[in-house]
Amino acid sequence: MEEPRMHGIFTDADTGRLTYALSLSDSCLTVQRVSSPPSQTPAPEHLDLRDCLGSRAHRGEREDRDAYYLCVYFYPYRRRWMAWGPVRQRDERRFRLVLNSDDNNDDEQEEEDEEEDAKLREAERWARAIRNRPGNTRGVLFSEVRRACGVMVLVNPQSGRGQAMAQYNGHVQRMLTEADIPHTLVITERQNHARDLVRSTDLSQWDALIILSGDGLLFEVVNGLMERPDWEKAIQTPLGILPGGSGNALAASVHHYTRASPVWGEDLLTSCGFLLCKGLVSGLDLISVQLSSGARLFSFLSLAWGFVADVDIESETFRQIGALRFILGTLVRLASLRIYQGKLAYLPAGETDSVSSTGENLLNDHLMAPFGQPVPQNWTLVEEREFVLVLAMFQSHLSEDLMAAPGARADDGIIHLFYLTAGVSRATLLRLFRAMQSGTHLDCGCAHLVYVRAQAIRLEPLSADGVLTVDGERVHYGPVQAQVHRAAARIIC
Ligand SMILES: Nc1ncnc2c1ncn2[C@@H]1O[C@H](COP(=O)(O)OP(=O)(O)OP(=O)(O)O)[C@@H](O)[C@H]1O
Repeated sequence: MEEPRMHGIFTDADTGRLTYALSLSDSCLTVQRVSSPPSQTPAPEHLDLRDCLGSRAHRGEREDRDAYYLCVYFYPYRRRWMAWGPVRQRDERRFRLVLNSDDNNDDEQEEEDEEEDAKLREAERWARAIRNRPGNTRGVLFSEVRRACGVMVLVNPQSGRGQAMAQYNGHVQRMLTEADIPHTLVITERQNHARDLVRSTDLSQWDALIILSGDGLLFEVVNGLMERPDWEKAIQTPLGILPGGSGNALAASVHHYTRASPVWGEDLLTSCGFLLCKGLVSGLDLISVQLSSGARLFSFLSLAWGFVADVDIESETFRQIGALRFILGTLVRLASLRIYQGKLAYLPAGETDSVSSTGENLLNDHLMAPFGQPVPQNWTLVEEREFVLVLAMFQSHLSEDLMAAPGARADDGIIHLFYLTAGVSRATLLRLFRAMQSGTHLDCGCAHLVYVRAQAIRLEPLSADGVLTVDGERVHYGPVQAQVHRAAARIIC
């Protein structure tokens, strides 16, 4: 058992009738109800400080101005009815400070002032000690890598079912305040607003850029940062994602990397908000995507052709039903299943050293040959030419409830390439998508489904028309190739 660093006597905040002895160690806040007779004393409660977002001290209002309070904000995992597993739930603890005054001061007013000062100092000392406990986190904090000047929160009010602003007002603003993270809200007004903004903003003003939207807005932000003359520095700005869209694939991936049970909707928002406020920064792979139009994009999520790309784009008309849009879109597309002709090649992972991409490396797609030239000799050519889908995953999730690459990590430096060859039945395809909800599609024993780990891929569609998506956004249709740049960006996760 750890030695407590602080002890104090408080009462409950509402009635002041219950007395509590609080003790604070490096890892836990212990709350012991003090009652008489002592035989009726309940067991102490040990509140794990790893679940604590923040703490603040404040004075009571109006007739309660003599009182000083300590508020501590916890988000522990708790079981909830109908949930798959435990989910993070807010648990605010408020205590009223009890301080014994010494009564040897003759001047009453002076005595009162001193006592109030002492109470405030004591409440603030507790709040500070909880906030700044040693070993608060392991790893790099975004406030440590940059100046502590606050974060920009970009919200797309049109994303998903148009609920992002309500999510900001209902949850995000409160969590950032509880964690004492100053922030500025930017509501995007149009497509490419965020892209233009991050291309020109003074990034030294921001500790991190937070995106409360779908993956499309983060795609804009990443590409906007990469279009800056100072892209090498700009892309090091920590990025945060909060699920406000309909797919929310990166948010679901970030949650999955914590190894917690899967969550959706508001529970996913709370989980991602918690991780964001904790502020641990990790590398995020960026995938350089070259299109036949000559354009070069930077992707963090997926590249899709065939069934998945068609569903993604066609289901946009069902945006109002949120994540269910993909299920409905899948059923619609199953009814008119198509075969897509094309050539696929890839460079298997491990063929060359996967270097961390900082500085010069990022500009250099050294693994790929120019379009028009054959792929390098160490690449593998896929024999089949008829596909139902080709899906390159860079994170674990394709959407909130589709875990396409369960083994993927934010900075594993790997393209998780899946392809499904022609001949698969509708029933099997449906079974694969159902299994993908729990990430078990590779265990279905489907001979048409192939999974390889790659560093680079090239796809040359031969069918005249079709859809190609990068991070869920439709891009120019035609030959495409991509190479991973390990941990080229940074994500708070
Ligand atoms: N105010 C706005 N009005 C219209 N479109 C916007 C606005 N702000 C951003 N956009 C565009 O909306 C597109 C979709 O946004 P986003 O991906 O964030 O939401 P989504 O498509 O609902 O979510 P998901 O990608 O998870 O399915 C983006 O391409 C973005 O450029």
